[in-house]
Order: sequence, then structure tokens, then C-alpha cells
Amino acid sequence: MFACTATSVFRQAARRQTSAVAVRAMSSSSSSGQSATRLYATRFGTAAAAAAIVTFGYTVYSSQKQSPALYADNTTPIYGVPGTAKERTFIAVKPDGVQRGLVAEIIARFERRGYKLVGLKLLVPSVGLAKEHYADLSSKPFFKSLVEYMTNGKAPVVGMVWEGPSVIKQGRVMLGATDPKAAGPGTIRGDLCLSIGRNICHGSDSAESAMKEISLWFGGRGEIVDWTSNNEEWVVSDN
Ligand SMILES: Nc1ncnc2c1ncn2[C@@H]1O[C@H](COP(=O)(O)OP(=O)(O)OP(=O)(O)O)[C@@H](O)[C@H]1O
Repeated sequence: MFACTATSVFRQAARRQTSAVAVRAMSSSSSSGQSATRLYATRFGTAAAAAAIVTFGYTVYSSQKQSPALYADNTTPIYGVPGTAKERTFIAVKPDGVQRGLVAEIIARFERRGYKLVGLKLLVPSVGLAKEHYADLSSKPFFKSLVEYMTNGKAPVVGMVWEGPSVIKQGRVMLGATDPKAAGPGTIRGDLCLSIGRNICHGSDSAESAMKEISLWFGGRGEIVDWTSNNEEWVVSDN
């Protein structure tokens, strides 16, 4: 009985809505009607956009509220704590590695080892950023072409921050020797490239370098995500 009444009320409302649309459509044939229709559409569009912004804002706000661990670790500097399980290093896939489709391969090797990805970005670095990153090589004959190659935009760089015990030293071991011709099998460079000028990846070579490079490539706390992996008990525990 209630369902029946509710259905008929709904149908009546739907009929009223249909005729209202028909009236609007008819009035839109006059020029004033057209501008009224445009005004209606603009207002509706503005309202929809405002609603979408409010909804998006609320979603971000509520996800931050519900997942404070992702955003609220104020005790760890973005460059980590060397010598602990929160040691962090900067690893980059250079333009040749991105161009050759090796990003997933390089990420997979760090993930499979048990390291945790806490920062990730894709960018064409500015000349200033590349010069600062390679500042210690500024007197080398290849410096200018190295900076040009890193910044010419033919492919971006993937910048990453990885976290875990001894990740700075082990990251370098996993990358292999700077010159791939000297890199051992099983290393990223030993397995995947041939030339020192196209050695596909970069890794911080010390705690000082990691601190400098993470701070240089990543803007601040908002770009590094502190999170707890469910695997940690099985990967970084000692008996
Ligand atoms: N002789 C060279 N000719 C051309 N490019 C070179 C040469 N030596 C080094 N490079 C480039 O400069 C980069 C930085 O050299 P560096 O000596 O700092 O080695 P690295 O620390 O192992 O490398 P990266 O900093 O890229 O991890 C190298 O990765 C390589 O791309």
C-alpha cells in the first residue's frame, strides 16, 4: 500500500520534472530563453564544480584523518636515519633507463630485496638541479654533456627514495660499478647496460650524499610517505 503510494508520488514528481524540462526547452528558443538556458547551464556547471571540489577536499581530509601514519611521522627527517631500519637513499632511473622501459625492472629489484619505497616522482630536472646533483663532477670534461643529457627532456628521470637497513651501501651494490663494463653479473648495470655514459641509474654513495640528494630532489615531508609495510615483521626482524 505504502509502496504503491510512494510509486505514484514518485511518478507525479517525475512528470512535473519532465514538463519543467519541456518548458525550459521551449523558452530556450527565444534569445532571452537561450541566455537563460546558458545561465542555467553555467550555474549548474559552477555548482557541480564546487560540489566536486568540496567532495575531493573532504576525501583528502578524511583519508588524512583516517590514515595518520601516512602523513604524521614527524620524528623522522625526510632523509631518514642512517644506520637504522629507517636509513634512506636516493635512487634514480636516468633518461636512458626510462627510455628503455627499465623502470619496473629497477623498482622490482629493490622491492624484492625487501626495501620500502617512500618517495617517487617523474620529472625532467632543471639545469640547476642537475648541476647541483653532479656538483662534485663540475671539473670533469663530460660534465656539460652529462647535464645536457639529464635535462634535455627526451625522457624524464624517475626519482625515488628507498628505505631499509643498509640501503645506501646495498643500493650501490645492487646498481653495480659505475662503468657497466666492470659491473658484475646480477647487478642492475651488469645485467642491463654497457656504457658509462648510459648506465641507466644512480644511487647515493654515502649518508651525506643521500641526505643532500633526497633534500635536493624531494621538496619536503609532503613528498615522502612514512608507512608501515605488513611484511616488515618478516623482512627486517632479527631473532
Ligand atoms: N668517463 C665518463 N664518461 C662519461 N660519463 C661519465 C664518465 N664517468 C662518469 N660519467 C657519468 O657521470 C655519472 C656520475 O659519475 P660518478 O663518478 O659520480 O659515478 P657514480 O656515483 O657511480 O654515478 P651516479 O652518480 O650516476 O650513480 C655516472 O653515472 C656516469 O653517467
